[in-house]
Amino acid sequence: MEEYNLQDRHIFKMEDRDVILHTQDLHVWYGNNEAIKGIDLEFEKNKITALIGPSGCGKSTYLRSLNRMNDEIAGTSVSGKIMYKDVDLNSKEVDVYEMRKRIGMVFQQPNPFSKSIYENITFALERHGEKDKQKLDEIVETSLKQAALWDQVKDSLHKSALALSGGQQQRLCIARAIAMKPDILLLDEPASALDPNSTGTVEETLIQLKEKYSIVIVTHNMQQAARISDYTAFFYLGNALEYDVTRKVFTRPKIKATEDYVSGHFG
Ligand SMILES: Nc1ncnc2c1ncn2[C@@H]1O[C@H](COP(=O)(O)OP(=O)(O)OP(=O)(O)O)[C@@H](O)[C@H]1O
Repeated sequence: MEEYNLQDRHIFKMEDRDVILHTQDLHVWYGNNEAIKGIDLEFEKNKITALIGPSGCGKSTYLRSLNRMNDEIAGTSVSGKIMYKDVDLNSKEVDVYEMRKRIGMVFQQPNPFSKSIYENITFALERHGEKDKQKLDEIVETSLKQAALWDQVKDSLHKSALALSGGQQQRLCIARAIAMKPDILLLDEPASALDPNSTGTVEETLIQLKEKYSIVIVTHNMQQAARISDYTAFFYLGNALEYDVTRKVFTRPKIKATEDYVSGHFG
């Protein structure tokens, strides 16, 4: 096993990867509490990357920083770079509203608007200026199909989204995110509030979605990370200590803390 030092800067290089997003020496503070202590990670296009690690180690904070969601939390400060197609997203010039069309997010609790299924998908599009009814209809259909929900809701598009099951609501939230045609989808434990059946459907949906999108997912569920992700990063105390192909992280971890975590000995 390799030795590690929490103070070291861990830079992981994997060859021949088409990187769509990466962070350089990213730090995040909540007031004086440094939740992210200098993280360098690269995310490959059209792959699923899982962020795992014990509670409170900074996974959600790091994920939220990737599309500047931490801006919404008072007292938060961020340093370092978040590079997306040669643009540093952590720069004042970035139009955060536009950027979030490219980098969408789905949260732990399904949070559809109290509107119809159809309007949940068209709401943001209309706010962005899309008025063509035929175009909106097409986007609703395509997004729901990609989120594996179309067959179940195609005859009730104008019924309330709140009448859907939890798993269906979460797939609607995924459809809502992909309707904006993002490049990257960030998901924070998207299946943790769901029953095993709905979890399975959401996982299948994500595996299909990676053909079109690059996905970063926080999960506490080790089996889920092993089932769906191509790469896994192990977070510990605000650092990313290990990052590799998922199979290697689970079967041949380099670091004792990773081994303990993936084998269920702590966290
Ligand atoms: N909104 C916030 N305000 C202040 N501190 C926060 C906030 N969110 C997280 N923190 C702190 O940042 C640290 C990292 O928390 P974070 O939620 O990112 O960890 P996590 O690994 O996602 O945890 P979990 O697996 O339990 O969701 C913790 O010390 C937490 O208390």
